[in-house]
Amino acid sequence: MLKTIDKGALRACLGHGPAWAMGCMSGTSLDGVDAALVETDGDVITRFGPTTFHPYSDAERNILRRALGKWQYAPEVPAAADIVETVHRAAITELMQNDPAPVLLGFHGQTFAHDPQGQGTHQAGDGQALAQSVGLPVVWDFRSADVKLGGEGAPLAPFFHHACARFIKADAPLVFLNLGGVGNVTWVDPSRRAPDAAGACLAFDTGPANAPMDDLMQKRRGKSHDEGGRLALSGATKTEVVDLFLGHRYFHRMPPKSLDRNDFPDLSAMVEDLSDADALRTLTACAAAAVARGMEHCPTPPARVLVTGGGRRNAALMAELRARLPMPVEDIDTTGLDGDMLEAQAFAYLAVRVARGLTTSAPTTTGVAAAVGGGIVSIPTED
Ligand SMILES: Nc1ncnc2c1ncn2[C@@H]1O[C@H](COP(=O)(O)OP(=O)(O)OP(=O)(O)O)[C@@H](O)[C@H]1O
Ligand SMILES: CC(=O)N[C@H]1[C@@H]2OC[C@@H](O2)[C@@H](O)[C@@H]1O[C@H](C)C(=O)O
Repeated sequence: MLKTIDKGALRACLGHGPAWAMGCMSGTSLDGVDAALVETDGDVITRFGPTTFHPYSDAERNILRRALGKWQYAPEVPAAADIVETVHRAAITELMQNDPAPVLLGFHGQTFAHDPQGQGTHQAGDGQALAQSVGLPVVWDFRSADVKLGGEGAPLAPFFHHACARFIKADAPLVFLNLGGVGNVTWVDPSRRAPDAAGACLAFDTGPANAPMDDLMQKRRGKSHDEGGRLALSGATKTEVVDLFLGHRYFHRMPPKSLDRNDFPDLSAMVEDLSDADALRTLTACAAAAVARGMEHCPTPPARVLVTGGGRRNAALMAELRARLPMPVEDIDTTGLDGDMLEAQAFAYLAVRVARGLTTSAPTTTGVAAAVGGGIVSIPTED
């Protein structure tokens, strides 16, 4: 028997000081599962703990790809959700063998479909079953409550970015730029103490980032990505494609706003006639141009842009960004944060916020009507 407990009871279990939580994330690039430990009271990050990454095999990734864009009852989903849960269990079990021991797990699951103004948002993976199998309370389904209140349900990392800005003692507004399958930014004013205070954060998805490049590499070369951006670096940008891309209605919407992985289905056709290198370089320029366009929404110019996510390892993408942005664009690892693990850490941090009855999104991060705490909390039971 599994049961869902109320958040008040879990708060009592957690006590009042900082606690170690584990967070898990399977992102839109479908590369695998990140898991990481964070010690926090849901406000301040006190320490970062061990991390791990469990990749999906090629066969698993193919099954996951077939479930992209699918809703809960589609026939492609059960097998894909099973893979998501199995690989998460392996990552979680590995980290649970180390010290420190987490008291709580934040489980994002795998987004298969995201249509906040229409059918909702779908993250596969059953948090109740996971709680039972790993023997830890699990916070999951982070996005639905925000969507139900009229929000985008994404991005949710911004409150964690705000805490990271305080952790690295930033003293001026700065931007966190995540370059995963999709790109997203959080502008943070660290002088505002609470992340849900007016003027503390502005967040939104910038546009497609690595996903179109990965899809092209998969289709034309049978590879998961363009290592280091090397092939893109040898190509040339077709600027007409970038101009056409920037004409998409998404770029005329005011933030907050969010995207599904495959929301730009025409982009691959726009580079179809180009050589592999030129097509990749052009998709790289599109991703960077989308970020530059998004940066125009920042309330004040940020002192620096800290780049997180796998795209920071793509030299062509970093060069395109630096050519388009006037402020320093830095790999976030130079601050001591871990750019491969930020999203997993975010869901550890958010899990503690949920357990403590704190908010996880606000009108300036998702467009939700009022700041809201999302997430379902499930605990394992004896029987
Ligand atoms: N060494 C590398 N060279 C080039 N690109 C890389 C490298 N390492 C990772 N990437 C790119 O980063 C992607 C993975 O990034 P990341 O793990 O941040 O994405 P994600 O978390 O799955 O996506 P999202 O943030 O949209 O949910 C890969 O699919 C690849 O395109
Ligand atoms: C619906 C969904 O899963 N969105 C992801 C996706 O991947 C990047 C970007 O689009 C971001 O909005 C979000 O993930 C991060 C973890 C977030 O919620 O902050």
